[in-house]
Amino acid sequence: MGERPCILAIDQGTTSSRAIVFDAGAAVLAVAQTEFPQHYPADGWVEHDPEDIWRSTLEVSRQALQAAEATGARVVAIGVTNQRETTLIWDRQTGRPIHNAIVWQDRRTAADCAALAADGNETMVQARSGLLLDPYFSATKAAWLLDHVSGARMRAETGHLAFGTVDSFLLWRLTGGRVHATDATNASRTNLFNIHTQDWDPDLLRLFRVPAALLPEVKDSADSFGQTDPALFGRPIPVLGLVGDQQGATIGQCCFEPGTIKSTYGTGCFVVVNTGATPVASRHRLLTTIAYRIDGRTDYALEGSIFIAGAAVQWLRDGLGIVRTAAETEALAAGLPDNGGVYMVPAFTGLGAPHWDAAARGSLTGLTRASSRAHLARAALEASCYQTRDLLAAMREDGAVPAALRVDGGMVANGWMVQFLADLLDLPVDRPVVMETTALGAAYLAGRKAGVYGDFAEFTRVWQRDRRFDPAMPAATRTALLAGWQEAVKRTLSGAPG
Ligand SMILES: Nc1ncnc2c1ncn2[C@@H]1O[C@H](COP(=O)(O)OP(=O)(O)O)[C@@H](O)[C@H]1O
Ligand SMILES: O=P(O)(O)OC[C@H](O)CO
Repeated sequence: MGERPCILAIDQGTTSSRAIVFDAGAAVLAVAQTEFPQHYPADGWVEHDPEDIWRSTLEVSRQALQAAEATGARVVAIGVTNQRETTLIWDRQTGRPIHNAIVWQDRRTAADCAALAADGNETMVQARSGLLLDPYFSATKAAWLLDHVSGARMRAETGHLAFGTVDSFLLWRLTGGRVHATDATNASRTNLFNIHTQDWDPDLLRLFRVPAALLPEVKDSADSFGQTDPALFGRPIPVLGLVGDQQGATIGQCCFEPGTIKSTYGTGCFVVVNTGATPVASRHRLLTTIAYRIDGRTDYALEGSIFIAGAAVQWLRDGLGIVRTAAETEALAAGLPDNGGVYMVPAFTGLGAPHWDAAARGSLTGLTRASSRAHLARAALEASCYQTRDLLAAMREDGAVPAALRVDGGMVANGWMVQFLADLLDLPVDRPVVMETTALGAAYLAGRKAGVYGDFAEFTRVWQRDRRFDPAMPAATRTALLAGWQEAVKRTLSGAPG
């Protein structure tokens, strides 16, 4: 056909929907992005309107596709990557969701999780799903919907309703309601999927009271997920990749070898280390998760999830109004000789790994009359680094031996933060040229299935480093900073059973 084949990657994130078209050399041809509203109906609750998710996704996909094709390229396949765990249930007949999506950050099921843990279920849940009993994951959110939307449980049991994470919901809409499927990475974030047998687990379904009739088919991450409804893009386009966004970034950062590790700094921060064909059970409450499943082969990962990273910077901007832009925090932090003893523990929605304290709430400590907005900005940036350091310490004790950390996400535009991260970790930190690694991972999966990209080795040759940040901080400074952080965390923990 004479046109250059390219791949449309849809990246449906927590605060925005993005669409990026990559060419056969993995270069970006077109980008479109739009934010959508967040809903906070009660303390600790976070919801998205599913129609906002869908409309924003369709709009950016059309924009990016048209912009890329105007240059003579042709989109031959679509890969989807998404905010994970966020839970939707919709009517199979009408396609209409029965409620807003319950977002991964939402804590409304904390008491349900605590009750299940008190009944001694956590060991079984952890052994089979690789996850913990925490409201972060989808199962208790799905049960909440079935229990609180009138008639939902009955309609679920009779097969009238469908459950899905955001990938499934988008796939359903993209295919005009014809395909109800997910991939193994997204399934591995639900608490319902047995990561060893690679199937929905009947005992977990019973425990969480989720009927099997609700569930999507689980496929490889690079697979045939059906064709888009021709009305959407003017012609049918095959969907050939689905992957959770942190696993997408793991692929986009080419972390294919055991021990390779990436950390993504967006709203939250997610550190993922590839453990190869072996699922590693953490002794430090890290998550055992699926990195990707390709050609029926599963590679696993250990993951540490921090709920608030860039969101702390957003809070400085939108909540406190002490910076106009997120980028301003870089000069503010760099302008101080030290942190002045000020620490922020951004437990706005509880603390994730390795503490898993859903009841903890944020703190600012060490304030004096000399503390300024620069100290708050610096404390917000430092917090992401200390939390990463805590995760890496846990991963090392679980056997990971990282040689360098690959970083991405909106926050790593901040050079001061990345240097502080390298200093604190005492590890080289690599920032790639293509920062859209999440979307690139989804594009790789779809492009590999379409024959546009080759195997891991070939794709790895495409990855390019923008800059390496080498550690330069004296050990004594690092030790003192870490002691200050640990003291601040101790004061923040709720003391509730984790
Ligand atoms: N220069 C910067 N310094 C610090 N934080 C930043 C900077 N630029 C963006 N951020 C933060 O990064 C986040 C956006 O990153 P992004 O990867 O788009 O997030 P997500 O995919 O979770 O929506 C925001 O929370 C924002 O506050
Ligand atoms: O949308 P992001 O980039 O904040 O990622 C959200 C994660 O997938 C939640 O597990």
